Amino acid sequence: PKVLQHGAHRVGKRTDVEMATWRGYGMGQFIHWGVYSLFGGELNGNYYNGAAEWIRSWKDMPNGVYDSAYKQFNPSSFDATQWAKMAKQMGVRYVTFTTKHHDGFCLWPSKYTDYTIANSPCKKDIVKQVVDAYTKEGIDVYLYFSIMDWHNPDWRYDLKTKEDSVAFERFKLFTKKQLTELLQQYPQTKGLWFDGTWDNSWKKSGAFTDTLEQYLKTLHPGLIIGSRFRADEFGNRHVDATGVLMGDYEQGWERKIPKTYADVHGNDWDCVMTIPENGWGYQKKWLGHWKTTNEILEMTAQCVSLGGNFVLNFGPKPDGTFRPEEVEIAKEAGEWMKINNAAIYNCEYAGWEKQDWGYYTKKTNENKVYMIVFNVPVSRSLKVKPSKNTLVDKAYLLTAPGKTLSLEKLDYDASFIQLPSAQYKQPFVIVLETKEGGEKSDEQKAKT
Ligand SMILES: C[C@@H]1N[C@@H](c2nc3ccccc3[nH]2)[C@H](O)[C@@H]1O
Repeated sequence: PKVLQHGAHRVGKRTDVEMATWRGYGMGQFIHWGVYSLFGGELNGNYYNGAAEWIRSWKDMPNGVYDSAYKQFNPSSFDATQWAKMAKQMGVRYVTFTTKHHDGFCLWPSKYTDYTIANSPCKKDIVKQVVDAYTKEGIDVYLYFSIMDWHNPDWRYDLKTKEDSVAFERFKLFTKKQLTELLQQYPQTKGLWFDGTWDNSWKKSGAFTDTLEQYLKTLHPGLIIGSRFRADEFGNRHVDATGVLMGDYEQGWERKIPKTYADVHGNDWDCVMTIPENGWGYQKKWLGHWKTTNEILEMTAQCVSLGGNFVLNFGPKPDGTFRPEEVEIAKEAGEWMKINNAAIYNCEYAGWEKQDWGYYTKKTNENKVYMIVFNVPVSRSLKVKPSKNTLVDKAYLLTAPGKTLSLEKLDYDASFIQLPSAQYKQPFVIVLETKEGGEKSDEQKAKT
């Protein structure tokens, strides 16, 4: 069988320290900010019923109105340090920030197009200020970059004619130059978050995406790039023709969370999520349901319990401030994380049978399993069934390590933890100190 030339070049997870850091983040922040934020999903009193950052594509958006709007981009209250401090208080450990969304507007003074912040009233290098401020707060920065660029006349959705291919060659060079610029200007960047790579033009550029990814990683050793970037020579994305993930982690979990561990196929992964049902850029009207802090904490626990990270999106207003609902969520989530982050940071899939009360996470390289409890049963008895060859040595509330909880043994491999009678108004964490023992796992038996 032919060997795939431009498929994955690694099978399985990356084993380097940069990826181990990424794996342990637990919680991240996404920020979508740009010209689209000026509209907030609305024009002349009518609301665009799609994601607000897509408003340029709205049939009711007259040509030119969007493309001249950048002349009004002047965020008088933008303060990257305030953003970074809010993120720090929330407890996020990485941020992904939009340098250029599908509309092509660059939030850094790119040398390769005039459609940038340098030609807006703002003039500040927004990307630099965000990278510097978050790095100073100890939050790792990843740069979002949309390959699809509606403003660049050389962008093509498909390559049907010779002219298409000639134009797209120029476009690919432009893309390489902008990415080089971003990595050279903002070297603190830990990774690139690619988007807008689903069209045929990109799917037909598999060899180029392979070469470009290798070039970027040579330029910036340790760089982390997800599976949404590459295509193989047959146009496959995320997973190549032999079924191997292309990229350092599975980047397909957008507004959805895997149901079971089997769904993640042993890959690293993170989920990026909106607070409203959809919409990443600022929206004047949040249509439909807005997630509560408890929902967001449960999604975070769910992701970490399945070996991933949870990334929550914020859409700053045109003036550079956040809407009150987002500020409140960051504050409330941060209060919970301040007390309970041991169960989120540097934790992984525990491999124990899921129970109704909530989620297990396991501290990497330690004999500690955490129970993140969202649903206290009326019996107050929490069932615990460790994985094979693992015993629970001791159990206690994370907030009361001195008060051991009683474990009532059930059948051979399960126990009940009897909760003290109290009002449980917040999700809470129980620590299980574990040790080897009990029923030998099949492989252990085989070894003896
Ligand atoms: C992280 C998210 N990805 C972009 C996007 N565009 C899409 C078009 C079709 C289906 C899904 C999409 N996600 C959204 O605009 C946002 O940036």
